[in-house]
Amino acid sequence: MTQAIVVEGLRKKFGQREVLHGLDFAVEPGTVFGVIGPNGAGKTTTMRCLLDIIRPSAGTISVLGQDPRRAGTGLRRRIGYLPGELHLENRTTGRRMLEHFAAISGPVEPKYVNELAERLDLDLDRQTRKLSKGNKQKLGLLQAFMHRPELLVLDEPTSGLDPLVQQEFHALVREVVDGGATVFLSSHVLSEVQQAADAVAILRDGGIVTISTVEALRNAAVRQLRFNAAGADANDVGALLARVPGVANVVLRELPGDGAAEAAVEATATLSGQVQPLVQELARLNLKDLVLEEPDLEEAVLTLYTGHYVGNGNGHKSVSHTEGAHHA
Ligand SMILES: Nc1ncnc2c1ncn2[C@@H]1O[C@H](COP(=O)(O)OP(=O)(O)OP(=O)(O)O)[C@@H](O)[C@H]1O
Repeated sequence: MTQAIVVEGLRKKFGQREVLHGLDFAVEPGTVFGVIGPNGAGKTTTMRCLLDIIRPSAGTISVLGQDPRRAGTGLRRRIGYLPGELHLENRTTGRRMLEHFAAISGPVEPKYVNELAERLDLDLDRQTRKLSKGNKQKLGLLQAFMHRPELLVLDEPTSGLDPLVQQEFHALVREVVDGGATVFLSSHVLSEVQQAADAVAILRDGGIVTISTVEALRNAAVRQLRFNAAGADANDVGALLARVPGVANVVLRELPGDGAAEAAVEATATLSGQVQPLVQELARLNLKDLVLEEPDLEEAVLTLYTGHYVGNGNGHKSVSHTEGAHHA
């Protein structure tokens, strides 16, 4: 089946400055592809190239099987676009504005517009310039979805939305994808794409650091480990943990026993990778307590953004900023 988007060797220069350094990626039809990256990474620039709002300096792009530079308005109608910055300062209502967009984007069912407005909890009869940031964002989403496009390109779609509306947005994305549409969305935080995306590309300084499934990111992510082993010796516990692949940042504390409690070793560490080898080793101990936290995907992504992970062993984590470090 033809890929919904294929990007090869995409470069973009503004003047002398290159901000995209040869991106390669493909988006399967009927999936959600999320691009995450810090501010200035090049997410918006990539989207603008896909929509032919700006022209690449080099590379090739195929969107729904066509070259956006040559396809014209026919292709544009098959796409719904939510720009990152919406300028809605007109003295017109949301409804009038949508009518104006509908004239460009093609046929729109008024019933569907009303249904979307209701789901997003948006009053279409208010003047757009008087809308709050979140309500402007809803109007932007509505115009992107209303003509039932085959491809949605959404720049930071949940920005400014309250949690309930974010949930509704995610439900909407699932519905259109189940109906065969493809969604390409960007964010600077993982939580936004984590719920929705099948695949995630991490963009940093105009280059793709990695493309992965959310599941694979989860497996690679760092978890916090904490346990308490009764009657153990700190050196033995240290040696046991050293045998487990992916264990790091081990901190051991001996807790002396008293009349009520046996002497114990309290351990904290981090684990990346498989859980099973850890469980096998821990089974040798007389555990009184064990906590293995959910992997922190936000942390995993930050690590990829910035270099390497540093855990300080007390459950709080920080990331050292290592310029130029890339994880392929
Ligand atoms: N029209 C332009 N002229 C010059 N430089 C630009 C232009 N548009 C973007 N840039 C630069 O290109 C780089 C990438 O910007 P872009 O807006 O694509 O990043 P982004 O990942 O979308 O970030 P944000 O989340 O802040 O929007 C930035 O350094 C930005 O300053």
